[in-house]
Amino acid sequence: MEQRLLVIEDSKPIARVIGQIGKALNFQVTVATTLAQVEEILQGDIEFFAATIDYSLPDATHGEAIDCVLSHGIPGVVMTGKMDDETRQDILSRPVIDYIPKENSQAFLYLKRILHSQLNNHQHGVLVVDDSSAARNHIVELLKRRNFSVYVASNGVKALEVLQQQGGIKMVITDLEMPEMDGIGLTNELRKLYPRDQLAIVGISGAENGLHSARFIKNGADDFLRKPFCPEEFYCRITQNIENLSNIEQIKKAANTDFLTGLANRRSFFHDADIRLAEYIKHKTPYCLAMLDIDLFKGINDKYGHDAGDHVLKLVALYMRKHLGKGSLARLGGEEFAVLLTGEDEDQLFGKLDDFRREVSVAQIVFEQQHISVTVSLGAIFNSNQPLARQLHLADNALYQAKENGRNQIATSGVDD
Ligand SMILES: Nc1nc2c(ncn2[C@@H]2O[C@H](COP(=O)(O)OP(=O)(O)OP(=O)(O)O)[C@@H](O)[C@H]2O)c(=O)[nH]1
Repeated sequence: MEQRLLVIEDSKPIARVIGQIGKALNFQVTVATTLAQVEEILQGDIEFFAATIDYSLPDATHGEAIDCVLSHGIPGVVMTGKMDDETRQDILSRPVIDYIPKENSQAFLYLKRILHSQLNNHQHGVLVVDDSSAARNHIVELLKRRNFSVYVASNGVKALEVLQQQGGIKMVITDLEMPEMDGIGLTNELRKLYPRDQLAIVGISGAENGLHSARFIKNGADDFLRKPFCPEEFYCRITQNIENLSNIEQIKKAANTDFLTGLANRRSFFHDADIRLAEYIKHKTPYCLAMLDIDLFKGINDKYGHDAGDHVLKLVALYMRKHLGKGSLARLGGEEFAVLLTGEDEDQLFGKLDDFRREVSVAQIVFEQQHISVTVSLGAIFNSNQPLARQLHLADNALYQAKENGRNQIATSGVDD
């Protein structure tokens, strides 16, 4: 569902830029140029996900619009042309998401980052570990303003318990001095269990000793904050660390995915299939491994063009998802695909492969007004105890046999174990 963004801004060009940012993030945008308009809009029953609030409006020169928006329970980002200390203090005395000085174009890029993370932060769990409930509550309040899913623990031992029970925790913010297990001990334990690309750790300490930051980082923490910290620094560091994790996740996904079809690539299939195969063999789960190949695909490229060939590859992947979607599916390269699939028994598994083959053979593929027919051949092996590489070799031999026998069919390999 489209979320709504309220843009409060009296400068039309700036309102337009913010509006475009909102639309790029799929927000439905409503613009107000005065406090009076804001009050009128908020009297209605429209629900806003967030608002961007110009600090100074013609009829509200001292941030009165901020109070109006917050009093309706709408999270707000303040945009301000003034950046003196008094204005900053005035803004930060209210529980806003953030404030952004409208100094240059960076301000709008930063706003986009803030709104994007505000939409997505609920997916990121953050565990706050501190024995002082006041310090803990302060951090929890700051994180909740940014929509994070927040968990708490009062020492290292309890933190480890929470992490075991709750999935989705991406970051631990831990104080140094705590009973039972302190922040350094906790960081140490966490790094034995969670690598840096899965969990970020931020150490916090109010102690004067400047060596604590280095101690935290040498023990595996990613960052450090000295108490008392200002909200700006806190948010910058938290956002940066969460963004780092998200970037690593995206890189990993790209490295494991075939860009054209969105299926797993060769590397990812080998890794995943190896693990699954061991489980199937151990538990005697009925399964099959199949290699499949589009028939005479070179001819499709030659006759209809490379783009048409790409379209066919994507459609074959789509039919694989439809019929074989519960298994591991991959494009191994070119027009060659692989499937590792579990089922009730050999007959049922063969039936699934054959339903897929048949649907491809009757599909009406249209690309730029050209009608394309395509078939696939498969080589399959069932319930083998052989290692993955050997099974792939046998399935490939069977595939060769299917081609030799006239294509558009499945050939099966005998189990040689
Ligand atoms: N459009 C497109 N073509 C590709 C891609 N990757 C490989 N190909 C083409 O796939 C074709 C594979 O052809 P061949 O290996 O000769 O096999 P075939 O024509 O399918 O014949 P058989 O396998 O014997 O049925 C080659 O023409 C490659 O250029 C791709 O990503 N997109």
